[in-house]
Amino acid sequence: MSSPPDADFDVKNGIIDAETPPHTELAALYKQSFAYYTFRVRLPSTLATIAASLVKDKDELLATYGADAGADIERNAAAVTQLREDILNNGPLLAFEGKDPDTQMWNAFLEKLPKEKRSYFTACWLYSECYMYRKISAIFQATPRLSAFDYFREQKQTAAKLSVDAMLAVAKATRQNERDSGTFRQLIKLNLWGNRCDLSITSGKQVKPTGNAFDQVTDLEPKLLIDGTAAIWQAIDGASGDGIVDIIFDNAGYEVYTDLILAEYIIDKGLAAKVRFNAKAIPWFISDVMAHDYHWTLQFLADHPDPVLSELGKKWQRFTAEGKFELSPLEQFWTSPYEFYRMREEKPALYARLQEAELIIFKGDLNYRKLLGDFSWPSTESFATCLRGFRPTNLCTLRTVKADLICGLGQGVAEQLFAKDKEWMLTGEYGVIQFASK
Ligand SMILES: O=P(O)(O)OC[C@H]1O[C@](O)(CO)[C@@H](O)[C@@H]1O
Repeated sequence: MSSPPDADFDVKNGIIDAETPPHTELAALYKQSFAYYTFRVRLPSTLATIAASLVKDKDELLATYGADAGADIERNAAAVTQLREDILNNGPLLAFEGKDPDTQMWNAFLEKLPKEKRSYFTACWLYSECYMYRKISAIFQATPRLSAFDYFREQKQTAAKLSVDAMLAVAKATRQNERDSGTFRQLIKLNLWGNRCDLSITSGKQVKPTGNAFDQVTDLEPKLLIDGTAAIWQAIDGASGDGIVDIIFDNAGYEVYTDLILAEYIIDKGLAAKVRFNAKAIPWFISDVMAHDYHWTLQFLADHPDPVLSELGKKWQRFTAEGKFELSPLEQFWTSPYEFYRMREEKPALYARLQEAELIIFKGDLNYRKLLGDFSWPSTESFATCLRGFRPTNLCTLRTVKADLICGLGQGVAEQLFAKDKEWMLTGEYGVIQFASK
């Protein structure tokens, strides 16, 4: 993690050459934080890739969206490039224009931010990073010909295609399994490690899952820092079996495939009658699942020449038609800047809907950041405390560690990991499975 040196930028913007202090909101203001590196390097790179792809794929886009989309393509490439500049200059977080369903929510949120915390580097990292992805969406929404264009679609589909071997191996290994704690816990762990394959940590560079996924679950056991799988099993095994499990999706490609494998097990073994999937309403953190990615994945599998994958795709399509798998209605809260502890007040209807579930499974690093509220908790603080009252029902988080915040570790564990590798929190090498009961 090394950012380009720019003393002028740091002085002009009051950047503090330190790590995030304890008990503080994470922010790019702290030069030795991952947030600073993210805004100086990772996000500008993501934006440059979007602008370059618009230019590169212009002919294809014209063929899909009509010959008169040319001006929109150019305009959007310029606007994305401008957004990159705004970030690199620590520009302000401005109110959104237009009539998108979440404009009011966003503007009300931004209005309440203190003025000195309303720029990319001074705002809480969670707010400014979510703002950037919402801003890209606003650029495209403002051009009617390209408003339905998912500028991350191709990357997500490529990720799925690159994962076929791993998908097939997992499918074959899971066709005959039992309802028992051991199998369930293996599937949860398989699902956790699927979170390694996300495109935003690599600024869009593809990661191909290789090797036998179940062997990896065993090999990776020392990297699993908190294993709450026994408590998750107890919660779900003890439930009536006719309830609901909610999965808050993270990434498309291999990870969503492992989500579906877990969901299939939950249905097949009578652990719940329905699994509801919560997707993103707008293109988000490059590889997050949107509704069209869900349907595309099922169709991609159903059309696959290998009969095992094709049967799986068809089975999951049937589950969807029968309501055993359900895509929840689009919910803007998932693409808002709000931490989850504020859900009950800001989006009571969503909170009430989640209360219907026996278990909620939050996938991935960004959901973890929203559960903990992008805050530098002591690494030994309890998960329950960090949730700040967000307890709609039993919930768990499956997260590979890709950002510099964590809780629930044993005394001295973080210190040992730092002594081994200063950047252990940024690599996705380690994972946590944490559970909180209702
Ligand atoms: O797909 P995930 O696991 O939510 O990860 C999202 C990525 O975005 C970040 O939250 C910030 O860019 C990283 O911490 C993480 O690499």
